Amino acid sequence: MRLHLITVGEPRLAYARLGWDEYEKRLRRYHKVQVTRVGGRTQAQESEAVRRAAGRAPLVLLDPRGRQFTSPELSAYLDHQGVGGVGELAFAIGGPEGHTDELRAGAHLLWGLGLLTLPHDLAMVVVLEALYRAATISAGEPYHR
Ligand SMILES: C[S@@+](CC[C@H](N)C(=O)[O-])C[C@H]1O[C@@H](n2cnc3c(N)ncnc32)[C@H](O)[C@@H]1O
Repeated sequence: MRLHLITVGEPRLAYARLGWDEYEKRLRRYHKVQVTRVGGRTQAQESEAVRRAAGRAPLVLLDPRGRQFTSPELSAYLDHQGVGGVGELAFAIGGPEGHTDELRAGAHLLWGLGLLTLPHDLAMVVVLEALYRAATISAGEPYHR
């Protein structure tokens, strides 16, 4: 499956860069991964850049108010999208103000990692690890306990 990871900005802190690189490398064993960093001076510009980067791929927006998944549920969701769906998904992590209401209204899914607001850097690492964990579940491998 093709997973397009779109982030507003880059991981800035050292731990987040290390975490991103590690889980991106692991995730590439299971999926075709594309990474796009976008920017903008305003929330509206950031969301427009996310929309353009996603193109025609169904867009999953990371949003604290979104649907929460267990890891097996996330694995099943990705399997469904990969096998029964279009075979690609775009995931977008927003900037300091999050995504605009307009972008949220047009999204395929809002995905919440929990009710806490995470810093942008940490959210990036959690998303990648969650996608990697889901991939190992789908593959029947023992990483997930
Ligand atoms: C600092 S947060 C922005 C918070 C913003 N006030 C909002 O409500 O979206 C930066 C980005 O990290 C991601 N993020 C942070 N916490 C999250 C959570 N609990 N679930 C999903 N995504 C989260 C979102 O993509 C968000 O746009």
